[in-house]
Amino acid sequence: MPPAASPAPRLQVRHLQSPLAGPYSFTLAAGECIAIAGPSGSGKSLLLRMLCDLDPNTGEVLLDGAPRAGMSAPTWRAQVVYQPAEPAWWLPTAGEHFQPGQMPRVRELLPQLHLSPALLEQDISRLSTGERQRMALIRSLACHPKVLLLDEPTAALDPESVTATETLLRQETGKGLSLILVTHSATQAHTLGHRQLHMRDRMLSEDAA
Ligand SMILES: Nc1ncnc2c1ncn2[C@@H]1O[C@H](COP(=O)(O)OP(=O)(O)OP(=O)(O)O)[C@@H](O)[C@H]1O
Repeated sequence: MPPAASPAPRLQVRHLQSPLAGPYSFTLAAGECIAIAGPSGSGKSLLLRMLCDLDPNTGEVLLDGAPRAGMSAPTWRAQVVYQPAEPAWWLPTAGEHFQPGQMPRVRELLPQLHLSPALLEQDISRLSTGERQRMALIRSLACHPKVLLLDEPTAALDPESVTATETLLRQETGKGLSLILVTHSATQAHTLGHRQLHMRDRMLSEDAA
């Protein structure tokens, strides 16, 4: 019997570029976390936006071996979820952003991030910045993504909430979620990242900061 073919990486990025940034080529395995650090303005968010296909780009991105080019944007973005540093809310309350079928997952995640279920019913503008940031992570995870692109998900959080968020993210990668995490925290990059990449002048390298 020939050995079983190894599965395709969760994400394959080949020569991804735009007039503003790149080219970038790397792979991300299932359950792997790549942490990306780098100075402000170096191009980290541009990379995440290209991966999610929000900005015009060329090159190739494959998910479990399937080219992004063969999928509709909604199909791609349901599996490769991008959470910007300042997530948008378009309905009056956080709860209205969830589908009924997502609620069991939401109710499971809320206590893990030290959030009261009552916050689902409050006007979103009355939530603190840190509460909104944690609620945004719940919104991202409730979509059951295969790949989550997180842009500074703990920037507004106190140390306890940072720990809770990191614990949750480690739990999710342990269950197979693949993560690209942009963070300014070297500690977080080493705590969560299986690999640490560095962005400088819109160039990505494996070497340490
Ligand atoms: N649509 C655009 N057109 C032109 N320049 C842009 C555009 N979007 C971003 N830039 C510029 O590209 C550079 C990289 O931006 P990016 O948002 O990726 O930085 P970043 O590394 O995520 O920074 P930060 O850590 O501050 O979030 C910045 O100088 C930014 O002003």
